[in-house]
Amino acid sequence: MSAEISYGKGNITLYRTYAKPMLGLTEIPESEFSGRENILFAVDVDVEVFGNNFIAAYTEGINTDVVATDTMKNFVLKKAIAFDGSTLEGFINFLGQEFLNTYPQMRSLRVTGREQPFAAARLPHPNGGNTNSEVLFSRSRNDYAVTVLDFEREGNATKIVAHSCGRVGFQLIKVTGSLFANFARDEYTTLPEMSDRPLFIYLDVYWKYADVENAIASDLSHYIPAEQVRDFVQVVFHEFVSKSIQHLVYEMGVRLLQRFPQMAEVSFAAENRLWDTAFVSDADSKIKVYCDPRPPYGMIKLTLNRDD
Ligand SMILES: O=c1[nH]c(=O)c2[nH]c(=O)[nH]c2[nH]1
Repeated sequence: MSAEISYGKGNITLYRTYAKPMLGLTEIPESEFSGRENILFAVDVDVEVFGNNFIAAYTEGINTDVVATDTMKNFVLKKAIAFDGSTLEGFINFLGQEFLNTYPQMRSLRVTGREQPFAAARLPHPNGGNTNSEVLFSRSRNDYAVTVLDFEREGNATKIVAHSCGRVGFQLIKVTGSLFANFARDEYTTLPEMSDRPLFIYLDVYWKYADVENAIASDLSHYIPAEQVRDFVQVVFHEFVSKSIQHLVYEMGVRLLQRFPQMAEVSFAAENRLWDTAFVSDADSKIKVYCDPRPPYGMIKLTLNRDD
């Protein structure tokens, strides 16, 4: 018999106020995003511990090498006070290093962070225009940043041995300017050719750095902010007339690798949620009513690496 084990805490939600502002990013033409005040830094953390030293907890109920998951939760919440960085990746790296430095029982570790997005309320500015509230925030149900870092010990040091960064949970609808035609047809095919379709997709985007140091360094000049990636994929979707979702994500991937030289790999998980056309106006065929499609949905995945 052989066993593979891990344990940890999931869904450690925390809301840290007045984290360090995110400054010093490299701006890109496709995005207005140039930083974040971090008045509210809200994250949902998972911690997963690996190793065979706590196998006795499973086989014999001996818990001497088990750090209680409740302790892990308290550790994360307390360390969120000490965190002096400004990015999700920086925070997850800080937690991973601190766990391994504190608990010799932990051989290796995976720490996952999901941003809990909150948008500053917009207020009328006394001098005209609008400005962000510095005290009031609204929870967003929109797409958000994610990071997964795997840590191992190397002598007395700790090392990131795998990483993934991302922006997930997009739900994007382009009402016109997408095609799906000339696909293989046989006796099972009922789908009509679509020279224009309302393309509604769910989308998750992930990337890896050539040098993970750029994800966690306090110098943010080579950091890839998930907000810039969000704006970038939206620009591509807006302007690119895709022949399929496969075609669309490939275009997004090629352009992302061009835009961010520090990005070594980009991947996509898309779902085809194309709306059904319920009714078309007699007066103007541009005016339509759509409804949600029945399940199931199409799944499209792509991972792109640089050749060099
Ligand atoms: O973009 C698409 N790709 C497909 O592979 C596919 N298959 C399908 O039925 N509709 C679509 N749309």
